[in-house]
Amino acid sequence: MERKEEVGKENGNSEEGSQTLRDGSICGFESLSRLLESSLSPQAFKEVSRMLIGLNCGKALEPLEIVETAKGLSSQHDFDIQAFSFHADKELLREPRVVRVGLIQNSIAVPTTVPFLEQKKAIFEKLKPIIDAAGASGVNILCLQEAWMMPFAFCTREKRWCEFAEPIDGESTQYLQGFARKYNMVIVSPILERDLIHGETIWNTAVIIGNNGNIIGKHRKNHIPRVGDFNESTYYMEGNTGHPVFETAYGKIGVNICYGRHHPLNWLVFGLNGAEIVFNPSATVGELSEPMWPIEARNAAIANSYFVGSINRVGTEVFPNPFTSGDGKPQHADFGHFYGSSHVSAPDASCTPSLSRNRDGLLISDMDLNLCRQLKDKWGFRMTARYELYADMLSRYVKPDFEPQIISDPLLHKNHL
Ligand SMILES: NC(=O)NCCC(=O)O
Repeated sequence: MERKEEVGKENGNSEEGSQTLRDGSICGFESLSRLLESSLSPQAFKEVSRMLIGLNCGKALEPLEIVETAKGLSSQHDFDIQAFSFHADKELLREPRVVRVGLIQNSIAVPTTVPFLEQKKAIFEKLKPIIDAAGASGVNILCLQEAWMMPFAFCTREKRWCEFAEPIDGESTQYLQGFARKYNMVIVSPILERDLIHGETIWNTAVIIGNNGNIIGKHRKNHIPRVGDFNESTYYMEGNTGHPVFETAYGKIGVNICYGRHHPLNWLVFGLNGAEIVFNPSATVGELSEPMWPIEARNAAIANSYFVGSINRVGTEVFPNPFTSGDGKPQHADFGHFYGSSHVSAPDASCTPSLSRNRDGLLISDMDLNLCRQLKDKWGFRMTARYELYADMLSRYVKPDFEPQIISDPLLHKNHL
């Protein structure tokens, strides 16, 4: 398929067996799925796919026809485009509730050294054809990546990047409101927020734009990383918006921003509030989190009987000044490679193949939301959850006098002569 003949240097990852190239591909392929498809016989690929990405209603996930306009935009602007359809079983008392969801991943558009305004404008322009492709494809709900309107500069700890922060109704929201109106589309827009009412406080926030271009609400990132180069706590605090679920024209949605995906309770509470789709707009790099990436989202979709849309940035963003993060590594000027690989996970444990690891992309998925209740009825996770046990445990755990429930082997404390 699209294997690159030129095998470049490895991506600074010295682990034995790593074939990840400097260009962000996997052994010259854009994604694991494409590597496998090209390397295996059709029968073996089918079997491997069944085990790796599961079956939806007993069948391999169905690809969706991509409209010519969207195909044209993807080849003209060089972005990956893939489309799939998640079915649910036919019900006798309910009509199917099919919603078309789009996820966009992208690299920044110009180097981080150019003036901020130009950087922002270039990202806006870069996204336009991808959003247009989503609109031409009839996408109902579109989600962009974490802090899509800026480079992910939080590794640097330099405060000048705060200039990118905008109020909820700032220029990034206004830009997307036009697309929301034009395409009758709900848009989830994760931005760096500046809260003008509360002393110019900065937050990592997802703005929910309704299909009429109105602002439905916002959610602020609950869990802030303090790992590796993710020095985000230098810029903003833990969110204060709880776990809102937004009832939109197309379904009930929640947003679990990036690092929140490592916290099962965060996923849980969006589910308890009734989410049918939870988006996970992210910015994360291969060396840190790639083995976790496909597992956590999929597990959340299964455990909470909802769909998860996972989105990650693409590419390597190099900053003007080198930095360190107190982890013993030599100073460096980039985070590493943001590995894209956006995908959708369903409550029945099926999931789409991932978008490209090294190119911009649009992933379109039809989801019959009836699947959520069907999986609740089948597995009964809500009914068997025993929340009262955990409510009791947690309420004791958060108290200073908490004592863990440990029963020691009495022989451990006997003196052996
Ligand atoms: N943006 C962000 O929260 N990244 C943290 C790294 C990770 O969770 O993989």
